[in-house]
Amino acid sequence: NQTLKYGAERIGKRTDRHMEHWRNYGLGQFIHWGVYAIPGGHWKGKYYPGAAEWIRSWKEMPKEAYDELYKQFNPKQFNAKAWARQAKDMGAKYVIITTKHHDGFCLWPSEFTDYTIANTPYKRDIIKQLVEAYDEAGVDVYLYFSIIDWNHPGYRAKIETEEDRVAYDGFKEFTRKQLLELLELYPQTKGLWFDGTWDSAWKEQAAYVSDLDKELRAMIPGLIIGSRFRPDDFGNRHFDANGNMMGDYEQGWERKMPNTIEEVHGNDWDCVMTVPENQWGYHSDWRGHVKTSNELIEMLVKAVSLGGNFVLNFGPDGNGSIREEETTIAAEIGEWMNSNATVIYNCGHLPWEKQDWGYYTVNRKTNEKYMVIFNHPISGMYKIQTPDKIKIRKAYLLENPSGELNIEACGENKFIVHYRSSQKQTKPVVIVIKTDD
Ligand SMILES: C#C[C@@H]1N[C@@H](C)[C@@H](O)[C@H]1O
Repeated sequence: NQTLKYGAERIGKRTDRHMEHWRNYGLGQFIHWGVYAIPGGHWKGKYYPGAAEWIRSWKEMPKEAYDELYKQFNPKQFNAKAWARQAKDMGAKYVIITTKHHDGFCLWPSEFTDYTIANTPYKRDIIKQLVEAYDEAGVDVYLYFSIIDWNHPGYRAKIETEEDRVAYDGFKEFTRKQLLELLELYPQTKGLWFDGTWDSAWKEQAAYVSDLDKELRAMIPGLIIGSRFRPDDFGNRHFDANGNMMGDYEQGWERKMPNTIEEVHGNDWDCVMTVPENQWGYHSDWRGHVKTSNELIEMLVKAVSLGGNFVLNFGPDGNGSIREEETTIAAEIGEWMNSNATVIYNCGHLPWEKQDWGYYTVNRKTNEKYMVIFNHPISGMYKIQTPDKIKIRKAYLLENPSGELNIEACGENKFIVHYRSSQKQTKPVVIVIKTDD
């Protein structure tokens, strides 16, 4: 192990009540919204194959044309309360909202740049409306902030000259002032979700970012910041040179998930996921595979079964409307969550052998255990292998607590629950198991 000045703040999980609350969310919503929603993945009739929020980097998109688009931004359909209601009905316990993406456009009236919502035809503070609406709906608010800022003259991907260094020093102060401003303006914020910290320019700023991290945390008690913010002494993010996680949870699972508990290294973590293959901002022409609500529910349950949170992305269009596909997904997930949230909220990893029928989750407070079934064996036999001495006493469908299922004890810690659904199952089924531990 090396002695690091700017490595991991702690070994092991944060144990305070703020982090405990975060750990028990299960399901969150990501909102990616900004000027990029106006072109929606097209320019002059041409289709942009990349992620819509990156369209400014597309060679077919003239930078000066993109940088004028904010003068058209006037989302007449925008209704923060409706978005918050939809998220609440889906079962999301928290939301992560883009304040500023890589293009540098600020959805709040920042005093440190003119490239903000205040200078659009819409004028009003989007972040304020969203923070208040979600907070009022009981959905905790987290703010996404991109360190990359293509609009700011002092931004650099790398520092190569003395001129770069001076410019980047100014950019760092600009970044710091914007972050302090966000926490000052929206103190309801429970955490910051940083992105765009992979540039070498940023990764060389361990000392500066360490001080900024402390300054931000001092502003809001319990503030939660993931592993994608600070670089260590050698420019490592997420895990320092000694392999210890930096920040309060691992923020590396973007459009991907761990498969085993070993891959999460005993840390808290979140998985952020898109409905299409790779669109965060609004793209009017989703191509490739668009995930169904069943696929997304399985990802949610898998995340919780491995001790993480699952954050599903929504990309509203340039008028401020949530698109139909996302509205349908939110409703279908919400319908399942209505009768099955018990296996998500306050639940985590049960260290029993993974079986083919699906995933276990366990309630961290009650120790109640759940089998969430995605694959029904044609045998009607659901195998359980428990750790030593743990016996299964009882099993029943969450939706029918009085109908006990037949349990066959098959020797050393192996049990078979017999269940054959009477009707065609189109959604995951939950079996509650009672043990004598
Ligand atoms: C790459 C990249 C960014 N990280 C995701 C969370 C989106 O913001 C995407 O643009």
